[in-house]
Amino acid sequence: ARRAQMGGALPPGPRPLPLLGNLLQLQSGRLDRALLELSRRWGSVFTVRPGPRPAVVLCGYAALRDALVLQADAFSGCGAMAVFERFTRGNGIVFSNGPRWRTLRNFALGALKEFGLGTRTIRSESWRRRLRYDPALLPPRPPSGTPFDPRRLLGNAVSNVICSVVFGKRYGYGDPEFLRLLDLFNDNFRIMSSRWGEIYNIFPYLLDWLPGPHHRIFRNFADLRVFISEQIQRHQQTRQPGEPRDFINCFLDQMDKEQQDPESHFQEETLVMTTHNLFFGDTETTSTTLRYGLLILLKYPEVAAKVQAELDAVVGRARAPRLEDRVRLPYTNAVLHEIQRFISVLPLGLPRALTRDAHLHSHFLPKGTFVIPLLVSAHRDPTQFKDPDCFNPTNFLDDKGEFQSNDAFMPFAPGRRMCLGASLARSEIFLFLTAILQRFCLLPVGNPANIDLTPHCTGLGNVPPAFRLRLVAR
Ligand code: HEM
Repeated sequence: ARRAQMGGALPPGPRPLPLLGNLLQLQSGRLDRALLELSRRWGSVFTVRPGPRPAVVLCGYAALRDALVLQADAFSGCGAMAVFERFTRGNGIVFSNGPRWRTLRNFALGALKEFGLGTRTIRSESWRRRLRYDPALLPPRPPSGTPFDPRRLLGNAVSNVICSVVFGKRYGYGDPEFLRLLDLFNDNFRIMSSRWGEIYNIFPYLLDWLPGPHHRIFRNFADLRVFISEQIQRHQQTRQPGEPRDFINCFLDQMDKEQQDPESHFQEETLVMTTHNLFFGDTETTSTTLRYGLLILLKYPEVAAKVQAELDAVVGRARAPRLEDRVRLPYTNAVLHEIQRFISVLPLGLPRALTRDAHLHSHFLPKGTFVIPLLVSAHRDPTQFKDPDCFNPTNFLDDKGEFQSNDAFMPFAPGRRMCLGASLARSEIFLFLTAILQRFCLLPVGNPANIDLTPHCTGLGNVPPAFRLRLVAR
């Protein structure tokens, strides 16, 4: 671990400057592009120093597979992210390791299932009822054809799904408490997507002293902690022990059960962090995917029209699309995969740390090595996709027009730490986008040819440029 900290034995990479490391090479332009560019010179496994701590970058499908899938155990540790460190202190699911991580991950997966999220389909009637469209909770719909920015609406819709699982309630779209919550998540995601230096271990011990927007992240975290703690208190006052109706109640029940166990992982602070993980994991990633998806469909109206024709033929317009329909909608399925591939919403995944020594492509990587899995590099790998650099649904279609899966599709990262909400996210993306396309024509404001799909900023996430669109009932 010490050798990894020092970077002595790590794979070669660009020469670092004293103190600044490779900061200057990485800071210019988009971070994901800068790393892809470096891999042309240094290969699929190389070391960069975005500060004093070195990071080994895994680039291309083969390196990602050989590490995260074929050596899943060794690569299953989580890597520290400076801005999160002081908030989470290694607690919750995303930033814990070892027995605590395994216990919390299994518990959360079990609880999500309990509240109706089977791996294949949303089965239980209680869950269906929760998700059911409730007109009372919707804002007045913008008059047909009026341009509007879909960010808030999509954020509200997505977040209400995880709200019903975790808090057991949905919020009205105009609810100020809800809007404030979403703004905190959105603000943090945006800052982390433009100021990646603070995340990737640039002088973590100096963050308190350095000026910059990361102080806003800390303030937002503090507000989120208050919000979540209040929700937990409300649950404590109103719950019926043994009869959980949401994730927080399940967790509180488990805390009761393990009260006498000094080693128990079920503590209130852990509940706060785990709740935060589920929200942060869900809200920004999924709503950004939907928003980016709409922008892409505005640019390529012929693709949207083909999805609508398939939906009309297979589902019709009398009922909303259901998850079971997915297998009969190969083109739609290909488009949704292509959206996720093309945007790579978390282009660098989340950093990992080696749980033991490993060998990768003739390099020795000591235990503790900090690893950046460059997920976007699998999505842009020309050995895996026919047309890697363009938005092209045939990347997921065979010659007969049938859906063709691809192991290099990894927006949720592969391996032991794979996104815990992948199944939920895929369901949401399918249900929201198909429901919108079934009912509305998407119209751009201006000429579709002028729509620029380049992310507004790139760091932890790829954030699309702000845009407005018009919806007209079909
Ligand atoms: C389009 C939507 C989503 C994308 C692209 C996405 C992507 C990811 C990625 C790349 C990771 C990192 C895995 C790794 O460590 O290598 C992750 C982890 C995680 N995600 Fe998601 N995610 C999405 C939606 C969700 C949802 C809906 C939830 C909540 C139910 C969620 C909860 C989590 C959690 C808790 C982890 C940490 C897993 C662990 O460390 O064991 N995510 N996600």
